[in-house]
Amino acid sequence: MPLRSSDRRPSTDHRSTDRTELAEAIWACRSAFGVCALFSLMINLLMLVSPIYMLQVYDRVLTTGSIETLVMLTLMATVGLAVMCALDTLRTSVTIRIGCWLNEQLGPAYLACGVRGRLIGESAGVEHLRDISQIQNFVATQGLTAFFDAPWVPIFVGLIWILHPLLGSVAVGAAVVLFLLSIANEFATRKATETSNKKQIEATLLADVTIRNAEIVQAMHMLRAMTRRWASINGAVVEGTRKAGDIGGYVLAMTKFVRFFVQVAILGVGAWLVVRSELTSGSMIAASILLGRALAPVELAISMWRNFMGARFSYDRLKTAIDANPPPPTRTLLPTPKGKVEVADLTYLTPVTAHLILSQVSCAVEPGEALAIIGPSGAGKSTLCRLMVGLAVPNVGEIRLDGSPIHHWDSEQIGRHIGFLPQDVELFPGTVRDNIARMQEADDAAVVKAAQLAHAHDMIQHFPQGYDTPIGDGGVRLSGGQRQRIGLARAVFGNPRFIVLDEPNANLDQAGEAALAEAIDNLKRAAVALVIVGHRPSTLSVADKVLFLQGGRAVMFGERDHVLEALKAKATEPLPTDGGEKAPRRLSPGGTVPASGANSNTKAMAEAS
Ligand SMILES: Nc1ncnc2c1ncn2[C@@H]1O[C@H](COP(=O)(O)OP(=O)(O)OP(=O)(O)O)[C@@H](O)[C@H]1O
Repeated sequence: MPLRSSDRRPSTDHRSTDRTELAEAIWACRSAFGVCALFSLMINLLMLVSPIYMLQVYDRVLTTGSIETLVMLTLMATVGLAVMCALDTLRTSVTIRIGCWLNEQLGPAYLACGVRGRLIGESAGVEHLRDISQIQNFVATQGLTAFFDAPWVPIFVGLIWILHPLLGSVAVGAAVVLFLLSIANEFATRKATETSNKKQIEATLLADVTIRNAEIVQAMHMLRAMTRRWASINGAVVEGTRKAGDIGGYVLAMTKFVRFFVQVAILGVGAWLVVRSELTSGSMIAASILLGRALAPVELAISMWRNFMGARFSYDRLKTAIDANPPPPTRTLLPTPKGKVEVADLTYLTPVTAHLILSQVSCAVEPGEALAIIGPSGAGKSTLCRLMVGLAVPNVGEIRLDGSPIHHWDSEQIGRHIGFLPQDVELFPGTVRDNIARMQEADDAAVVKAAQLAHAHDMIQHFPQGYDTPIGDGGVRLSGGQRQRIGLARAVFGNPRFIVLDEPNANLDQAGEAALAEAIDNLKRAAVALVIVGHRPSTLSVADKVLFLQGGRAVMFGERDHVLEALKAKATEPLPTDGGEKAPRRLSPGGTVPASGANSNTKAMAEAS
């Protein structure tokens, strides 16, 4: 079967950002880093303009009295300094661009890995986006510049040594003391900075969840308790920041003292050498200027230490998050599915706790059929839905769409052929139209068609701006039922072949339920395969097959009327005395599997049906 145009891979590889891991993103900046290194080389060479100028003025102009030489030297120095400033400006603009570029690359990569992490139960949140900003700020401000200037420290110190070994020794001593100070700073502040960074994330998450649940917090007077909790975590942040700041402040003060003292010392030693005729006064001044240049990157590195540490923590955290959730492999695109879904002997355990949720569940649904999944609370209905749409991988068994295991499908391709309405419908910030169109560019006709199919068109017409009504923060506040109907329109958008609706009528009134039943009928006529969780009469009336789950096992599966009759019969039987659930039964295709472990819940289901 030929591939539909929607099944073709997009010509621009927009998934490449998804694969750009942290190291790759940084590696991709190598040419920009190269430009920075070249600029740094030229800037540092031009830094020699001032000492050379001083050397020449003191030792040549002052001794010969040649104004011509002075004018020439001054002109050359002016040009050299102007070029140096221009290069410095260019270097700054390159580092700013590297920072912005990293942000643009890492943002999408992180969002993709955050989504993958959340699916396997990780609590990765938006705090990593702050990590990206931290890295960007470090690179864009003077952090990167200090890194490129650092190799010049020994070169400048070497030049001072050439002027006179004693002056060189003073410079080496100063560099060593400043280096030791920076190491002491690292050791003294590392623990406090680490703790502060970790607690900062905790405090941000707690503040975020408190604000998001404003109604619960306000209605049940939880604000004070939540504030107390937040304050105790934030206290650790403040304490860590204060401690690291205090230590950093002492080190910076000592650094400044060393810097000023060394500047005095080099002039003092230089003057002594001049008096002893071992050095010219020009060399003394030149050495003093060279020392300033040599120690500037060291001083900058110490003052940027906290930014560097912050960026390093952010890098490590981001690297762990991105490496832990690599993008799925690219799959060969398969032909557009018809919508034949089979669940074969599926067993599923929770990823971290290995808690058995579903055990040897089998069922199937054909195009144009609706399968209702019923069962008591906690039976595993939602988990089965999540597995069916490929949000988790079964430990044993398989889910096949048109014969191909669901995880053999390219995730982007299959997403277009699947519709999913979860139990808690969340809509995204945007307009009603954006949400129905799955936040993509789409034809008006396709959006309206989906809304009509979901029987949401008339409801949307009553919104202040119809399809263009903004929803979410700052927009119109929708009721649970309205959200559910827009969620249904989103699920049916783009003619998916397989649609899973998890309790689609949970918030619907009678009219809404009737509309839903009609929508399901329309979808069945369009040969869509449907799975619907719920045991309300309106759901069961449109179902062709029923799967009764209990304790994670498929107790019954088959034609709707067979299962419902068996359930009713079971409900009238006395309850089993052994109380335990027996091993799951193999299911007869299309037939009914009698209940083996049904208990009082069966009665409730039967009554509901
Ligand atoms: N990630 C998870 N970690 C641990 N337990 C989980 C996880 N996901 C689901 N469970 C457990 O699996 C069981 C089945 O949950 P599920 O949400 O699938 O039930 P359900 O039949 O849809 O219930 P309800 O009708 O109340 O929505 C529950 O006991 C639930 O606590």
